[in-house]
Amino acid sequence: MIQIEQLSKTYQTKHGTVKGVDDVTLEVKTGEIFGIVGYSGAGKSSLIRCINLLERPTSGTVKVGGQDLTKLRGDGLRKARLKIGMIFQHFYLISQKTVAENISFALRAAGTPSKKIGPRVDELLEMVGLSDKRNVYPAQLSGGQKQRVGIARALANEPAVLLCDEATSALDPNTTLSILRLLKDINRKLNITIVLITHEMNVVKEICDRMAVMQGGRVIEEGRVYDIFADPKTALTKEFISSVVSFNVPEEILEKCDGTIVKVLFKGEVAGDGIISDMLQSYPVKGNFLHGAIEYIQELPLGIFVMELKGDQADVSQAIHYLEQREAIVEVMEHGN
Ligand SMILES: Nc1ncnc2c1ncn2[C@@H]1O[C@H](COP(=O)(O)OP(=O)(O)OP(=O)(O)O)[C@@H](O)[C@H]1O
Repeated sequence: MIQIEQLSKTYQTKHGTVKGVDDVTLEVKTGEIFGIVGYSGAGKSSLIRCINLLERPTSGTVKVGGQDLTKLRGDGLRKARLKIGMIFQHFYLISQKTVAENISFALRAAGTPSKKIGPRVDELLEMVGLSDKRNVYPAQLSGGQKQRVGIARALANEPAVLLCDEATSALDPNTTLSILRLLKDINRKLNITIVLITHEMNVVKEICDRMAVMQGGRVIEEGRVYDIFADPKTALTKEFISSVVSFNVPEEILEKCDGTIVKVLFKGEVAGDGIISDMLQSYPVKGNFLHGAIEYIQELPLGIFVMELKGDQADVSQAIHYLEQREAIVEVMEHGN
């Protein structure tokens, strides 16, 4: 649905050329929620703004629904953009207009006939849960309500794609959750493709199907959110994951351990603790649990255990091998003495 190919965006500044996006190739499928995560300066905004050509790429192509937007200009581009809605961190509502007027503004701009505007605004307000705020001004709304107006406005012209630029970064955790649930609801009901950029991994964990990690303008890792949480490849991705899923065992506890410390992950419905007890019965090793949790990512369980395994090194190695054969992902964090 969205095909980004060899896309680069460079900026000319008085200090020289800055690469915002550096040779990115990505595909976002129809109807999925795709998250792009990275620290400040990674190139997320530049990339998302190239998707609707708010920024014109320096090179490369962006196809939405098979149409290469980089080939369009003027009216053609304006029409194509109507099929791509966008919401922003700071909402950008018009303060002198009521909630209904903010939404109808988008409909008018797209040439919607007057008699269709009222009913469509009502429909959109109901969708975002703001029917009772029709005639109030943005200043009278909370941050979460403002973003709901932003979402209604972005959906006004029935876009196929919704771009979310740090849409929850100005909101508190509870409001963030309610906006993310609304986005997921809209995605499922309308089959709209959502691309969101964020520096918060919990946002990705909450609603995204697939994700990419950006650093220095490049995509350094991409895949299913669940798979990336289970088996991250790069140090940066691991860092992002550790901000929402902790495998940390206090240093004082680790210092008391003289066995081999292993992190064990079980994907999906596999009952991790059952496999571990099978292992302990089958091999002459002792196991101490130091940390254990079942995380749910997109409603799929991911079992995470940190254990100390004690025994003869050869037996410990065999026990680890047994876990791997039972489809666990095992990482040795510290070898025993
Ligand atoms: N208009 C611009 N002019 C010059 N340099 C820019 C411009 N926009 C972005 N950059 C540079 O491009 C790089 C990527 O910036 P970008 O804003 O895309 O990153 P980001 O991941 O979205 O970060 P943030 O969350 O802080 O916006 C940075 O080095 C930034 O300084």
